[in-house]
Amino acid sequence: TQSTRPQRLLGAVQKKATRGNPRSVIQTIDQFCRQREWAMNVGDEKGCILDSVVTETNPTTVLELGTYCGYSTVRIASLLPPQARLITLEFNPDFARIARQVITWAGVQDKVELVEGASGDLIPKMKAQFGVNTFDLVFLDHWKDRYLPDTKLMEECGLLKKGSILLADNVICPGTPDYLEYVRNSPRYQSQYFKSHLEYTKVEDGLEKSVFLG
Ligand SMILES: Nc1ncnc2c1ncn2CCOCCNC(=O)c1cc(-c2ccc(F)cc2)cc(O)c1O
Ligand SMILES: [Mg+2]
Repeated sequence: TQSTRPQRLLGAVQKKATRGNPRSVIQTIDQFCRQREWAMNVGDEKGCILDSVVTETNPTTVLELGTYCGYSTVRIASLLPPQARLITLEFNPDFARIARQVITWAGVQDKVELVEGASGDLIPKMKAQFGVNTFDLVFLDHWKDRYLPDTKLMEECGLLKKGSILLADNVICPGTPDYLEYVRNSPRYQSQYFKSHLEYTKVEDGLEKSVFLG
């Protein structure tokens, strides 16, 4: 039977990346996506912006919406202090299965909790079921039409505190116009656009960083 792109990406990681070395896993995936097959990882250019936001936030509790193969999960987890934890939500069980293996290969599994399910169903369970108080950082990288409803849901569930950071991928391509309009015009957010490119291409894309003001 035919392999899938995520399976081929995992194969490249297990063949070429050093076990326990997150940087080599990231490097291997970027090389695979440039030389073999494009895949919807945040990529190395936007990934550097992600890294800088993570390090300057120095978060204890991070939420990632949309795991895919675990590329940004590994990028974020590798920068977290020892006690910090990252909860990542993935809807697609096939993607989740691959991501778990990428995360373990990189050696960051102790900092990561991958939960399968739809963000809209899981976000309301974060406090009771996952023992979360508030998130210091949220990386939005799932269905582009879920960014806005899920942000409102996180507000309603009291999962954001003054200073919580939302970092959203793909605000230009594929685009999240309703989300952008909201965070850029709401008095409850201070927003900043980081211009970049769609992963592994010359197409414009960018990350929107929004600080929740409470
Ligand atoms: N837990 C959850 N709850 C709800 N929904 C969930 C979920 N977990 C996953 N999903 C849904 C799907 O997640 C993947 C979303 N990501 C993208 O679609 C994406 C697409 C492109 C792209 C594609 C083609 C082009 F031509 C140009 C750009 C680039 C990117 O960087 C992308 O991130
Ligand atoms: Mg993306």
